[in-house]
Amino acid sequence: MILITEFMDGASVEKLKATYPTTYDPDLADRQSDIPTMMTGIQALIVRNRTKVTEDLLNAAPDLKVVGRLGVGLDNIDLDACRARGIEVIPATGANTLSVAEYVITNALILLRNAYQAGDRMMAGEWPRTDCSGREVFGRVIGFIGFGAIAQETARLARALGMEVIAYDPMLPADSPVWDGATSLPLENVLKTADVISLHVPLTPDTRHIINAERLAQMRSDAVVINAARGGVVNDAALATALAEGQIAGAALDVFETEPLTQEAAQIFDGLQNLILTPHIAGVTQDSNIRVSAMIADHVLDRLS
Ligand SMILES: O=C(O)[C@H](O)COP(=O)(O)O
Repeated sequence: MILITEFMDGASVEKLKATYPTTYDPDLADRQSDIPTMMTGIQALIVRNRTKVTEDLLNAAPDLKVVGRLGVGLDNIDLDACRARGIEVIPATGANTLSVAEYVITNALILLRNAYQAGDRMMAGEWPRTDCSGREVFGRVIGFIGFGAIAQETARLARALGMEVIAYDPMLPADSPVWDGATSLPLENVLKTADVISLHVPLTPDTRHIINAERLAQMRSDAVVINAARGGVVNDAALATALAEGQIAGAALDVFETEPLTQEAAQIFDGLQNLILTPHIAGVTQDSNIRVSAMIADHVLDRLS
């Protein structure tokens, strides 16, 4: 039996249903405490990022063989507990790479251009041409913190637009071919050089608040920051202060320490200019949903057979 706790493309759900009894309840992640009560007999659990696959949940799942993750971030899954029980965890590696890369490039263009949020002022009768004459990305520097597959794809698009690519990634050897067309630098040098700084690290104890007040202060005053990685990688309160005080010129945030972002938590961003907020959709497009769902359905069927 298969249990799916968050949204998945319909064709892939039907494919699973054709082979195994499958419960598809895309709102189940909002009723987390119900999930353990449903786990007896479940061999495959399919989740996105909101379902917490904890040790307690696994203890209630004696038949579980595989967890399919409709995405790539694994911080909502207790990987050690899965490993200890021989439960395989399958991420949709590669299937949403392009969605995130396009999200980052779009925000780089919008934030540097600084023109697309003029609608309210224009509706109020203003014609703010000077305020809206922003910058081109051509010839400017994009700096990646973490240079895995998603950052590398973003770099490919950035180079096509004439941007220079620099990155900090201590996990990659200096002679790795990924450095063709990108310059490897210490974190501090990326922070002080880049016009656009984009985060591409998982959330771990080492990367938590890797962008904090001290590191924001090292950035150029005309730099913009994009976080489509994980909430908590950036200290959002420090970022809001840096924006308010003009230490940096703009930011796009797709991920937050607590998701969904509550109205109360969002107050730190109230009134800030050149700030784009999106609800954790960098990796989610109609196209990537089809790819991610098909990949996980196929892997889960393969594993169960
Ligand atoms: O980890 C990911 O791939 C992204 O966060 C998207 O995941 P989601 O589809 O679960 O939102």
